[in-house]
Amino acid sequence: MSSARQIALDILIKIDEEKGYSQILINQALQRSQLTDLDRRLVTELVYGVIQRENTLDYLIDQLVKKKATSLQKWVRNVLRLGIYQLTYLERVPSFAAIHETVQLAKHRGHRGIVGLINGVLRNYLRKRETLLPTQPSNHLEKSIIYSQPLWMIKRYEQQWGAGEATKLFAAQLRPASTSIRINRLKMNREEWLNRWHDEGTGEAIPSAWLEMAVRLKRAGNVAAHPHYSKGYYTIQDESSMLVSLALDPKPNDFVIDLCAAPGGKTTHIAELMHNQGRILACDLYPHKLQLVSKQAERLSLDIIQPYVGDSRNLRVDQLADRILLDAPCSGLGVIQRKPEIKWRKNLKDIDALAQIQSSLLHHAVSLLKPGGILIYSTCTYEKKENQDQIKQFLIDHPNMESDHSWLAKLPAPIREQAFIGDGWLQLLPHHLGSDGFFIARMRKK
Ligand SMILES: C[S@@+](CC[C@H](N)C(=O)[O-])C[C@H]1O[C@@H](n2cnc3c(N)ncnc32)[C@H](O)[C@@H]1O
Repeated sequence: MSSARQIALDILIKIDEEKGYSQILINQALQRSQLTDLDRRLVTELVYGVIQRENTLDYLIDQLVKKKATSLQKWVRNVLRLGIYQLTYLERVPSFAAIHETVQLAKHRGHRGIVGLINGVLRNYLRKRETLLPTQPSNHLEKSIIYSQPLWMIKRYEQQWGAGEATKLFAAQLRPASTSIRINRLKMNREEWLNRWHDEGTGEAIPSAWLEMAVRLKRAGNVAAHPHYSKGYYTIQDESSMLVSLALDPKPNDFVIDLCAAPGGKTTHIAELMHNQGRILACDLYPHKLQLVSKQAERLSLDIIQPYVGDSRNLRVDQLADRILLDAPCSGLGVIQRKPEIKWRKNLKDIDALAQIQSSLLHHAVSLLKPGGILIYSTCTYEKKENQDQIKQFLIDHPNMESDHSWLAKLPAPIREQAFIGDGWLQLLPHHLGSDGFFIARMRKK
């Protein structure tokens, strides 16, 4: 049976070699494994931690081995990252255990020379570690080492958000993401659910301070495997993400189009807010992804969601929509805590390409909306080109659309106090309320 560290190493090598996704690979590996809850948490922490801290770890490795970290064999590099990560950030693991376990990993894969090298590097690190990192990062390069970010992101987001705000943002991205759920209030109210959860002693559940359907969970284990989940009592969803459907404010019997619906977190929330009355057209490019929406709808006992497979830019409808949600494909920088590899894979070219798709989706949305109808544009990023600049240009190009401020004044106080708020839009950064980074703009057709 593989140990937690072996599983973590296998996943890290797959991410490095095959450009796999951490969330998917961790879920697959944990489903196959027989690990205890504690060891499952260790796998998750090691994989996320090592990817998040990649720049810092490689900088340290570069100072300890003659070759640069990037020129080492990929598995050797990942064993060293894993070892140094444990020695630096996992206080509960004693140093001798971290070194011993890492050397064992190396023994499974490599010859004696490599094992000796890994052992030597880790022991050398223990001796020198106080002296290896810049203590007060003062320039972009040092910040990219300490906050483990690509240099271009440090420069770009300091320029966009100011150095103080950007530093808080980079620091927040290194912390583990919170786990939130949305109670399906068509089945049960939050109080009732909290009482059940506490009676069952499953884990710590804290009602959200700013959203009445949300609960934050701590140490709850695999919440998608809990019977409450299969019974449709809740959906795993971040609080910022819930805010999107609340901004849409759908009413029972509305006709709503969700232009980018899969996997369906927001579509199902919209259906719950409509009391499962009316009609929702849920569109997505990929049939396998739309199947997830149908599966979620069934689990939550929602039957007003109608799937449409295809490019939403070609969608034609026989009835104009009361409300449209465009939760657009985006660079995802606001969810780096959940998908840390985004940091190392996205670049400015991707952002430009995404901005074009977003712009054409927005343009088409107008033709599907009733006069007086509401359009919500949202992304899980904090890149201005995809957000504020996108909306500004859209309103210039579409004089029949106007920004709608009415929803901002009704937001709960903690959001209004923390988020950046502008002309009908809101930008939440991960450090504002400890949620994902999201941009939400509300517009109305004149
Ligand atoms: C940000 S995700 C949507 C998340 C979803 N709203 C939720 O809350 O679960 C964007 C989705 O847009 C889909 N997509 C991308 N381009 C599209 C297009 N041109 N037409 C329809 N769907 C598209 C992707 O397949 C992806 O599932």
